Amino acid sequence: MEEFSPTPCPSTVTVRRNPPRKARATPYTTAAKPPPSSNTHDVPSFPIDEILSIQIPQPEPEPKPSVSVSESLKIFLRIKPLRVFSKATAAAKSRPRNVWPQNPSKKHNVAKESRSKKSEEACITLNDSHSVTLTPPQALQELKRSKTEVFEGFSHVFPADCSQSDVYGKMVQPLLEDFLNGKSGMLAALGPSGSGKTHTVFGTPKDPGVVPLTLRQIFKKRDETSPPVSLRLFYLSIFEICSERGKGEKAYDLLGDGSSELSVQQSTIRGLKEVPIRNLEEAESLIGQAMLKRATATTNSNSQSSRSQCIINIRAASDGVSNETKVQSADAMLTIVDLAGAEREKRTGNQGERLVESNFINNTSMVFGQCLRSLLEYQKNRKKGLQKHHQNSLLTRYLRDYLEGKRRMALIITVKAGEEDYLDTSYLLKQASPYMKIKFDNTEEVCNKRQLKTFPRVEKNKKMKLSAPKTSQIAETVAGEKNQITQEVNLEGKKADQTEKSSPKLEDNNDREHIIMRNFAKVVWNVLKQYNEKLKVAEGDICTLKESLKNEQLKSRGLEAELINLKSNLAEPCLPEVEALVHAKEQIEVDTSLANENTNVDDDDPCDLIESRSEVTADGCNESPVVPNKSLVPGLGNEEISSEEQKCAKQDDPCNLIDSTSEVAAEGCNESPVPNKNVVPDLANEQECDIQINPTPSPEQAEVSLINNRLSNIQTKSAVSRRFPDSEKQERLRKLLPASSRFIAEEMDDLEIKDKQIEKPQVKLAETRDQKKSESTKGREIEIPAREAEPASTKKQRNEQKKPRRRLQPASSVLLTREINTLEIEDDVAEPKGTRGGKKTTVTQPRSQGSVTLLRLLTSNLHL
Ligand SMILES: Nc1ncnc2c1ncn2[C@@H]1O[C@H](COP(=O)(O)OP(=O)(O)OP(=O)(O)O)[C@@H](O)[C@H]1O
Repeated sequence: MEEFSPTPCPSTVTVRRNPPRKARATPYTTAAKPPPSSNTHDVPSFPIDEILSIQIPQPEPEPKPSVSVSESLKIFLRIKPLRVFSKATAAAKSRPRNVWPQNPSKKHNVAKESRSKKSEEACITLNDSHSVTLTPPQALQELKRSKTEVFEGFSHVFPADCSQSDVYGKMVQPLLEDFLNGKSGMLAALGPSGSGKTHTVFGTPKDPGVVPLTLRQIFKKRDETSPPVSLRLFYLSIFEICSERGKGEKAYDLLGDGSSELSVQQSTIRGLKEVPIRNLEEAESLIGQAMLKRATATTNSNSQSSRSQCIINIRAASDGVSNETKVQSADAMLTIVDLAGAEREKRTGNQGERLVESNFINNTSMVFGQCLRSLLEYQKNRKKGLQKHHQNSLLTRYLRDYLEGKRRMALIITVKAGEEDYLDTSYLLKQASPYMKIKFDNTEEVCNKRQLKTFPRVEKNKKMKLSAPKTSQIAETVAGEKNQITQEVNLEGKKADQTEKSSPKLEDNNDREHIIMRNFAKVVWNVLKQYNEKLKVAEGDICTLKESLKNEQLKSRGLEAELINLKSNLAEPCLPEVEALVHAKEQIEVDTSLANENTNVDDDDPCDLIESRSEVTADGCNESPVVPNKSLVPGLGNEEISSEEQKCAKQDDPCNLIDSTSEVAAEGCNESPVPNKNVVPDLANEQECDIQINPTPSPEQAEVSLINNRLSNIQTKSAVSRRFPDSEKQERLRKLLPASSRFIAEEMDDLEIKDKQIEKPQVKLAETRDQKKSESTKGREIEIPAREAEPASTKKQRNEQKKPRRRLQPASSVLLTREINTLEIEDDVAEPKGTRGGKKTTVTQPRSQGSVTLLRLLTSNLHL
């Protein structure tokens, strides 16, 4: 606008706030315009065509890391040559098939096929090392039932003219490297019957297969390397799984001796022989042995068709540290499986047993395929969960870890290239090609651990001793895990509410919980079983205890009966002895009365009395079956002493004898008012003795008390003392006496002290009597000396004699003694003089004049 102003004003500055807006000129308009100057021709045109025509070199695709390659399932394809001329096939063709009876229609078909083979062409052609093209036969193409297909993605395709070494190098070598580094792996051969699986796996002695080549390589590498690899031990085990007349599966050890049947429990095969292999010769020998043992049969498809699934295990014992990883390595297992080939009935013409085998083989192949398919589907969509197809056959149970994608494996598919094999080959390739997408989790470490645990784990479960604490621990663990799972499930549930309702993790947790609960149920079942067994054992123990109790009861009854018999025996012999004691007492009384009557008779020889007395004492002591306690028996003890004394008295002074006699009597009274039980003699014998009663009351009392003691003791002693010696008697008495009797004996022991206390007044009385006697006899120069007056020789002899153990009387005997003592005094006064009955007088012997005189003298003194 200002451009059109008439007069600019330089002194002023004008600020244009809104500059004029003009549309830009288009290139076309610009180009149309004439160039402003001639220099425009110098600018070169943009070489766009040149730029577009330049070939940009494409960068080489980076090789995939080996880890990713190794993580996918490797599938190799091997094409069997169209024509294989071997002695075996020639023989098979020349002679009739041993599959009998043959289906005539099948036979006809086979004949047709054999004729068409002459003009056969290959249905499969190799595109490259990873792909093949499968062309259907002309007949099928015309029917438009099938079309040419390309199968690609194989790890490697082995053409028909490849060698066994090629197969080994491409397929087995990487597995072997991993195996020697402590990684387990599995290689399985799949394919229709007669396609060359066994040929690939085992080969022939001239053309060895994978297994022999692997073993060769193992020993070659071992020899090349330095320790510790060279010192590593390898073990070989081979077994086969076959059908049992179509009913079940059985496993047989192909390296075992004798009965080679193996025990199969779930996925565990027990008793499998694992042979250490130290060199190649040993290994090849074992392979040959296994091949000979393997079940084979001739079919229309194969002259030596395998009828079983064969599994070869090579185990490398851990040498401690892995060379590469420098980490503690575990045992590694290389497993090679030669599956029996799937068969079509139409082609094989199998019948009878062969047909049953064929069904088993096809079934196993089908289950194997199902496992791989379900693994693939699971990896595609983990929400579905992994189907448990592996449970349907022993082989898949055994290879469970591989078929669940937890360990690396490789497959080699062998196919026949003939036109007539198109259907089999097509089916197999269609089935197997998707497996290439199967991935393996990179859990080699875990797999190794699991591998080690796989078999021992089952062993542990079987051998585990479940006790109550362990069970509780398991229960706690399970409960803990369950809580944890519940928490996880809850958390996942919350997350799922926000994102999606179900997640793979949740399903995993559910699976885990299911597994835990199942295992827990198993454990509980085992515990219950064990408790049941323990219960049975306890019941057996109870039975034996009951029997022993019955026996003991019978014994106790027998003992009771014996005791009763002994009691009865004990009671019977007491009666005559009691009678004897009573008679003895009566005799003494009679003698006493006689003595009283004859007080006026003068004695000529007092020594006779002493002699007779000594006789009595001696006889009494000698005749006693019980060892007498001479030192304690008043009047009766120490017959030697008394006899010596008496002899001395005869020689020296009769008065001394009297003194000594009275002293002995007094001593007896002082020492033991209750005589010892052991001193009791046989009164029946004693009764026969001529008992001379000393008119002096002390000896008389002593004798009476002695008899009383005998009377009281005889109840418990008589029966025993007659049968057994002293020591035995005492023991027997202790054993045989009932508890009540023992109690009485104990009571008697207690009473001993009491009795002594009770008898003390009597002793004192006796002493006073002695004093009186001494006073009374003073006038007649008769002294009754005290105990101190006893001769030293007598004391010595007494001390030298062993004092037997004292026995006590029961309380009843003490009371009886007292009663008799009281009666004695009364009898002295009141009883009529003379003999009571003629019985006892018969045993008395005529007294001498001296004794009668002495009695009178003493009696008169006593009554004074
Ligand atoms: N690649 C090959 N080169 C030479 N001979 C072969 C090849 N593959 C297989 N054969 C021969 O074909 C015959 C049958 O092969 P093989 O026994 O290995 O088949 P298969 O798949 O194991 O059959 P099946 O499943 O019935 O046991 C054998 O005599 C074997 O030597």
